[in-house]
Amino acid sequence: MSGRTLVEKVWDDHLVHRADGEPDLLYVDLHLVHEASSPQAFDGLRQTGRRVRRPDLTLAVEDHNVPTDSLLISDPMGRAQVEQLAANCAEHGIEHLRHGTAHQGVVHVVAPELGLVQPGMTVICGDSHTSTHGAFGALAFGVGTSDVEHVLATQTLPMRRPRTMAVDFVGRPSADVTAKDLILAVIARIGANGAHGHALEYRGEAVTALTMAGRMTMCNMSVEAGARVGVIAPDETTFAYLADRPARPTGAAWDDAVAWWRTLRSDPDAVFDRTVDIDVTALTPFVSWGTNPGQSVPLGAAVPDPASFTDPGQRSAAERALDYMGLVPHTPMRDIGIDTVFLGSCTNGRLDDLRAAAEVLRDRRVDSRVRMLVVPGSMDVRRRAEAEGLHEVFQSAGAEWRLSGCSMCMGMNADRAQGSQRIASTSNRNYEGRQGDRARTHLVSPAVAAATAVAGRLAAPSEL
Ligand SMILES: CC(C)[C@H](C(=O)O)[C@@H](O)C(=O)O
Ligand code: SF4
Repeated sequence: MSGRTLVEKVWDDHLVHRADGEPDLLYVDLHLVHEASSPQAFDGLRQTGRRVRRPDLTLAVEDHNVPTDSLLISDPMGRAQVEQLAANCAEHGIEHLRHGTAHQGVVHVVAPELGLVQPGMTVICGDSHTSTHGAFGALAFGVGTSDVEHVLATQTLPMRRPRTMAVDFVGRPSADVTAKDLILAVIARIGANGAHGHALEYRGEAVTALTMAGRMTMCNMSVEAGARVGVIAPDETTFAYLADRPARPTGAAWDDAVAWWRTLRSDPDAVFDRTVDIDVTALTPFVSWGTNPGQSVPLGAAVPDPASFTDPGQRSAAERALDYMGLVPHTPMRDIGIDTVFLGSCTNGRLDDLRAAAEVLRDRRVDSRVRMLVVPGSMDVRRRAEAEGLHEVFQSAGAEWRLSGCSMCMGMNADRAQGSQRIASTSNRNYEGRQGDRARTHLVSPAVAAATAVAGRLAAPSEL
């Protein structure tokens, strides 16, 4: 028998029930909840007279609807969702991090920073970017609202085992290539649906060299390649990140945990259903030009000509995307003017991301035609950034320093783009209407976002 992949190991460890022709039933170690995907799940519990099985393994956070410039939600629908979450958590005894309190933030930023996400766990949330937590070697899935109800009621989830796909990064990238560029390059290569039905495992020197923030950026966007899961084997970087987090195991339990975590890697003879090699030695910063994250190119390239796609589906998708984006084929990406820059989200709203952007903005000014929003991924990130003086760098450059939340990542709150504004955004989705009704999104790394804010057009720090 051949060895097992990391995903298979964690899966097998959580198997509660298996029967032919049925999905496996998995035990859930951590259930994250937010206001946008949980109301019907709690309603379902009420209608059937059931309680939350393990409130102690459940954490709720307000993030999608909260404003980032005040504590008052002006939109009645958004306010109702947030109040409903508060009532549901009070009724079921679930810990709930409220807007404006010390540990609030985007759910996928908050849970890891509290140390709640650990290697070898199963983590579920009614949110597609739950894949983020695979950065710790956890098996983390986004699920729909009916599955949220199932997990609330039983702490288990029926799941079909995904196929496995290894993404092997070959070589060392140059210093200006970040985790965001690596993952955009992967998605551009395999397509926005290229990993459908698979769990991704990212491997290679370029991955082990990443900080936990970079690994989370990478795993976060697994879902943008069509995979619900993306994992990275835990290592010394993972253990060091967890070592001083509030929810970590302590004393002898820490030593035991680390000894077990070290076994959580794909066996050398494990067989993946698919393997993709990505040579990173020649990579440069990536930006998106279209309306799905796979429609991305190096910043030094030009807007592609739809005629260059041999696949008819890709060609018509490119035509539609260029029409929506208001772009003309062969325009150099660097010539595309930008009027809004959004630095934040569960993809790139962590302290490392803010540091990278601040380094570029120090002693520089945001172009007068550009509005830049800096939205820390959590209040904890905000506090730490302020302790380092990063907020002063952003503010003296002319950027807005905000409270934490999903913000402009997904126009579900007051931070929405107006009309067909063009945004350089460190978030993960560039769908039509994502950041505002007709908003045009270009996905970028934090460093490119900051350089773009200064230049007023898509730019890399090396050009300033
Ligand atoms: C609203 C929520 C369910 C959604 C998700 O599933 O990811 C959102 O967070 C997103 O990023 O599109
Ligand atoms: S920051 Fe964006 S991607 Fe992340 S959970 Fe919020 S809306 Fe979804």
